[in-house]
Amino acid sequence: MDPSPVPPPPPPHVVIFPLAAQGHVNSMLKLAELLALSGLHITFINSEHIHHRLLQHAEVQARFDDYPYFRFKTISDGLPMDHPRPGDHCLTTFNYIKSITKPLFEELVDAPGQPVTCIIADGMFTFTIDIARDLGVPIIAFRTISASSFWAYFCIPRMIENGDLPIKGDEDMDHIVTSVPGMEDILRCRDLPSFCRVSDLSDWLLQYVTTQTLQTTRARALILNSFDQLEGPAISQIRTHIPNIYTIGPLHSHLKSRLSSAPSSPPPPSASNSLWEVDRSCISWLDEQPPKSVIYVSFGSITTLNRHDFAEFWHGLVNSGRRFLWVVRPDSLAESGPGAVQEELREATAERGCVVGWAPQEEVLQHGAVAAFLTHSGWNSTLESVVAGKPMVCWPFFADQQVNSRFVSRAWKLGLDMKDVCDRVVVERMVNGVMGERKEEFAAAGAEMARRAREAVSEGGSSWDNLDRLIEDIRSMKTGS
Ligand SMILES: O=c1ccn([C@@H]2O[C@H](COP(=O)(O)OP(=O)(O)O[C@H]3O[C@H](CO)[C@@H](O)[C@H](O)[C@H]3O)[C@@H](O)[C@H]2O)c(=O)[nH]1
Ligand SMILES: C[C@H]1CC[C@@H]2C(C(=O)O)=CO[C@@H](O)[C@@H]21
Repeated sequence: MDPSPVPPPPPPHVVIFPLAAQGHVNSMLKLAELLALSGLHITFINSEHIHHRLLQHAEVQARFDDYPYFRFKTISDGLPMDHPRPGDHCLTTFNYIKSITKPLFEELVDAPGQPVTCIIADGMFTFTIDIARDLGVPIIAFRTISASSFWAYFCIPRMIENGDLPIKGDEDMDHIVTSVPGMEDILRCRDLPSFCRVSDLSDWLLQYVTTQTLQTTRARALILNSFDQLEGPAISQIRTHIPNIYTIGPLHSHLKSRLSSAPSSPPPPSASNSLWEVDRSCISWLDEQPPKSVIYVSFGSITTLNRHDFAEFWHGLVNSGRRFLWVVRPDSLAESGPGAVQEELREATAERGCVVGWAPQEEVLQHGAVAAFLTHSGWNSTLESVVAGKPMVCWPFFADQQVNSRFVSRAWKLGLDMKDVCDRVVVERMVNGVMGERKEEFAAAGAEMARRAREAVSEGGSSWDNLDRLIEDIRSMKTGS
């Protein structure tokens, strides 16, 4: 008699845990799908609140049901479900890590039945490194910002030692920062992460992000949503402290590349991981506009505008004479109340503008009618623009965005930086700069960087190979019992 066949071993089990914010959940879901596509068993942990919104607006359940070994699990972010979370509420969730998130996460990872092979946790959640060590599970940090921003955060202690920090005042903002190796001719004080703009160096947020960044060295490796041809110098600098780095981005483009090269699969549509209801009417509107005639305006998921800034952008866009598609989230305005709006603004907007609460951004940026992007320089938005080859006008709001916008304008020459200025004349000038006088120059630089991004995520490209290496490394890890 034949011996009964031995069942194949279960696939390695990876637990993925993002910080509860759109920009983090978005890129970590793309990574999760890439790993699920290669047959790994994935448990993706969301806060209850984020998961509820994803189910409402992004059909994630149906999409991930296609992967037999994919599960979502949820844990509390410390706030009641009906709490009116402001855009930047993820900052408040740091207060509940010790008392709520940490014990819940530990319970989940240590649950009997499905032993965990590896944890991939947000680089802002380094408390998970202690848990992983206690449980004997390998842990990889995924920091969802650019390598350049990560390196700038990493050098904050040096900046303090060198006297670059604290910033001495407004007159010091254009002072060149010399203590960030590899960026000596790039960063001014105004280009440092916004958390550096404090006079008291014991400021809790500055301390918190710095500590999280330095603690990453305790993880087994670091994943970055970037590619070597874009951020080679910063990646090399980080590697001197964290030898094992997987640069596997741009993840949205990498996912498309892998999905379309999977056997018998049709070309993939852009899957949404949106926490807001996507208004597709803007695509029909774009379809009606001439090629390369529209400036797309969006400030991501956290930025809020006060009445002054909102009015300056509106006037600047209208005065530029260009067509515009503007995302104004329902929670975009920091101050309530209508404010007086001039009739000319309303008329001009009806004639050549389109305003929506949330757009299918990846698709918008790829649309032939879109010429340029007025952005807050969040890292996902920046990469989506790079892949689409669209020049940017950058208006960074907070965190890593100050660094990203500097790299876009100064190092990569993919756009203009209007950092720290919100004035209708500047908006008008910069929009016309990228869409008019300097459009050829930006088109050439943008096309070349888009080509390099495509190459990185194609078979044999650097990000493609790095993802293969990550998957092999996970497969070689021993799953405990
Ligand atoms: O109408 C919209 C507006 C945005 N998006 C998407 O939302 C994401 C926004 O991400 P990002 O551009 O990174 O901005 P934030 O939401 O502000 O992201 C936070 O997380 C990022 C990753 O850590 C950081 O780089 C940012 O500074 C931080 O604010 C992108 O994928 C966009 O495509 C849409 O789909 N539709
Ligand atoms: C909540 C913000 C604090 C820092 C985080 C971040 C990062 O440095 O990883 C980027 O943008 C924000 O979402 C996070």
